[in-house]
Amino acid sequence: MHLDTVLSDIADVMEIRRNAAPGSSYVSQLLHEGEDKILKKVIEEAGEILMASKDGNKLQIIKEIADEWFHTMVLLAHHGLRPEDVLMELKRRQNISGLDEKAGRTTA
Ligand SMILES: N=c1c2ncn([C@@H]3O[C@H](COP(=O)(O)OP(=O)(O)OP(=O)(O)O)[C@@H](O)[C@H]3O)c2ncn1[C@@H]1O[C@H](COP(=O)(O)O)[C@@H](O)[C@H]1O
Repeated sequence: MHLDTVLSDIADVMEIRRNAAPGSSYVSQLLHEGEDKILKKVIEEAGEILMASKDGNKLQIIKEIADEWFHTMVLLAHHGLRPEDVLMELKRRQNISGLDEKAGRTTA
């Protein structure tokens, strides 16, 4: 597996898991449990990232961010979205300064 295909390869597995029996794997279990359970995991992992960062534990920071990326990918799968959709949004933003973008925002 090449690093540049890791996210799409995992997303491909998630699509297969969607049609598998609920208890047959962690991803199929989460997808069957539904949005509230997936969102709970996303929030839980954010707290674990915070603790790893405050501890200054670099290995733990990497592991917790991997857990968060993974669970946000399950959320994308729940909505029929793909990591490529997020990568395209980041690509679109690539040459736009965050400060310029913010200054150009119109108030609703
Ligand atoms: N990348 C991951 C991945 N990262 C983390 N996890 C699982 O995410 C779970 C969450 O960790 P927690 O410590 O919060 O687990 P927990 O306390 O048991 O969770 P809860 O019971 O509280 O919900 C653990 O069971 C981890 O094993 C992952 N499970 C799967 N993947 C990928 O998804 C693919 C499909 O997985 P399965 O559907 O399980 O085969 C795998 O081949 C991997 O590529």
